[in-house]
Amino acid sequence: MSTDAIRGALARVVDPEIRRPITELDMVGDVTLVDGAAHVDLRLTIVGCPAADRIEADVRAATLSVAGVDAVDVAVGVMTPSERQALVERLRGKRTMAFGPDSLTRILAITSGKGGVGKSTLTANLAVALAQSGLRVGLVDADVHGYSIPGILGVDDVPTRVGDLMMPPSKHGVHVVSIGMLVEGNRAVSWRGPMLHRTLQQFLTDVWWGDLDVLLIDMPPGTGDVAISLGQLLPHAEVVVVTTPQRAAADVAERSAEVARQTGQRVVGVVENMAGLVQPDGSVLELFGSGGGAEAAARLDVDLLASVPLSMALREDGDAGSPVVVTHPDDPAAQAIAALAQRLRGGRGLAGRALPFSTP
Ligand SMILES: Nc1ncnc2c1ncn2[C@@H]1O[C@H](COP(=O)(O)OP(=O)(O)OP(=O)(O)O)[C@@H](O)[C@H]1O
Repeated sequence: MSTDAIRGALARVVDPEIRRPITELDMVGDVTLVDGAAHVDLRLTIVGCPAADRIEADVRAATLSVAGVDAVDVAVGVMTPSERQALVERLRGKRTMAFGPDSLTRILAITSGKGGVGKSTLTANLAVALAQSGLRVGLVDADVHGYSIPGILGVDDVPTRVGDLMMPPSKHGVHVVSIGMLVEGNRAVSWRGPMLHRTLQQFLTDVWWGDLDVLLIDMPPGTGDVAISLGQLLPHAEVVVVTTPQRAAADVAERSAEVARQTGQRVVGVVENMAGLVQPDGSVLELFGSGGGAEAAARLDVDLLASVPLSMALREDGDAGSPVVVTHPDDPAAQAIAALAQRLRGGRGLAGRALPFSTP
């Protein structure tokens, strides 16, 4: 009876990476109770599991919370390769095709015509803002030459591998993988199309995302291989185009939207970034001109979803690895991004389907 109670308590201990109860993951072996002294065999998924200390502490606390348990001894071991393989197969088996057309996860690819318009900064902050609003959020940094998401979010970890599954590190409630996590140091990535395609595919199928409400993909700027691969892998992804207010930038942004449309993806709207900066005297400095976002949106026949102003805080917080929506939520750029998150999550689902959130 009491060992059942201990197992019941252990069912409330969740593996922080896989986000499932450890009992469901077969991480709990023998449990005994003799004269108030409990013994629990714990099997971690891998040697050197980064969450080991936390899981062990949670197991201790859960066991000691059971009436009649005065002391607990936790024997920490590691799964055998075949146990681990069985677990990986079970986890994979829980999914239908990852992010296939039947998936309830909404996929938003954030794209831009050219580099440096702030697409990665916006994507990272938007992901955090969506997580802050209670959604389960994943983020793929597919910006192969300009991977910067881990830096902006302050993620130093690399994915843990359980068998051939990768467990994405998480920060500010966002689960994230980046091409930058697969290369050593700050090395440049000089991969050709097929390698990029395989990596993107791996990010979608070999990463344990769990149940996500939304998956954001930070695309490389332009209309290259990754954009085409994404169109093939996720034709039902929706695309958000980022541009500056500059007319020339808006022209280029339209081209990346056209590629998305050619691969069957739907463009849901335009976000203008680096819009006018309100100066201390109240005047507005339009460093990159004005009107580019509205113009691109009109020409693409979609909504201008947000206009995010130039912001010192946004830039500095990105450099420091602490997103502005967390560090300076009152900053005008942070507020514009939070409003964008709300706008993206409001409204109805796709025809007849109850999605967690949908287009405005
Ligand atoms: N609204 C803003 N105000 C001030 N600085 C910004 C703003 N948005 C982005 N930046 C800064 O502009 C620079 C470029 O941003 P970011 O790297 O996000 O661009 P990107 O479009 O993703 O570029 P690439 O695709 O080439 O990596 C960064 O230093 C970032 O901090």
